Amino acid sequence: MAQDWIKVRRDLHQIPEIGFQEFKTQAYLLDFIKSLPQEFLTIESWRTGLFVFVEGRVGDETVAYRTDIDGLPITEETSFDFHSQHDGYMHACGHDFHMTIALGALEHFSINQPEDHVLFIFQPAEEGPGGAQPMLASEAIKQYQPDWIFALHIDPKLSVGTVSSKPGLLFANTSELFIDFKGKGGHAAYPHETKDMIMAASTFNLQSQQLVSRMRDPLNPAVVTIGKMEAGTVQNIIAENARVEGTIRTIKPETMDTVKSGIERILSGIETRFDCTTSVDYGANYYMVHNDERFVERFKRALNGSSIQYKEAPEAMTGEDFGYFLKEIPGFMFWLGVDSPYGLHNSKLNPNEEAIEVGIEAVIRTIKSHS
Ligand SMILES: CC(=O)N[C@@H](CCC[C@H](N)C(=O)O)C(=O)O
Repeated sequence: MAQDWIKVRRDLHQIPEIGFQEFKTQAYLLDFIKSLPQEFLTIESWRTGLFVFVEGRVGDETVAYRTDIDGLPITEETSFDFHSQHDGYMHACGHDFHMTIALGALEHFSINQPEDHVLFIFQPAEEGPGGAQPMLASEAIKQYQPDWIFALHIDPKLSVGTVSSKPGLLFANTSELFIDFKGKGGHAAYPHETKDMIMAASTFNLQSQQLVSRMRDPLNPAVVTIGKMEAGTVQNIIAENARVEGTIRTIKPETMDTVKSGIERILSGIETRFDCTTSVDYGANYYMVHNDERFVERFKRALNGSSIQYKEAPEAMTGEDFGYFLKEIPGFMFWLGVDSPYGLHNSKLNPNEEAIEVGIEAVIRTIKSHS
């Protein structure tokens, strides 16, 4: 059964959906999986995700392989003839690749029964609000009890044919950040009668950068990024409301609490200075991706005899809720080189499709590997 994996990736690329709205994606995956030989498969839907269990011949252990399935609220700016059909949404983080690779490995094991049991996890909402934690808490996953788990993420900066990983910390702890400012709007010509929330939010944005540069130990990395700001209605009215949205990244879990207290101290100062109110919501928080050395070694051994190159990866300030799986189940995550001139979360992301076959081979080899 020779599938056209590029077609599968392009089909999925056209239907990006955000977290827990992945209805068309789930339907596409289900149709595809039901077209495979069913002898060894058990398929279970979980919200907009799926668990697919492949019964092993011996079944001494169960290995889980996880892919994320959601897209991002980004307007695509590629010239692909298979560009997103969902205006304002795009697979700009490679989850179309991740899903296609999972389907490729699943197809292989639906035909060639694996020695061990394999659980394929199609997880919604990686970009937010986070699908890993509720999936882990579900009754569905408890019946499968994976002994170890792994996942991949595309890397635009790495060449095709190369994968990378490292023992220990791979990705940071993350927290989303949403802040609403409420003051008093009014006529642009009478600023003294108003509480200007554009000034309040701008002051917060500048001061939040000093949290990293002046209030944190330089040897203990952190990032505070404000990615979105909304305020005001028209050019000659002073804004009554403002909202900023961002993300916090830290290497140590406890530094997250320090940064959050710093944000709250800044906000309390802003309330006094601008005579306004603020409210902060930390949205989704992701636990760091911490790889188990034993499984990184196993991965490297699994690639022996293939043409796939392994490189040691640096730590990254990206986040991934796969970290929650690794907190409970030993395993690892790796980067797959896709050599795109544009990076992750970029509206022109253009991963090289030759990497799909590399990813499928790496995943199949890893599942077949022995400790
Ligand atoms: C690999 C990657 O790009 N992951 C995302 C995860 C987002 C987490 C959450 N929504 C946040 O923004 O904190 C990333 O932005 O690193």
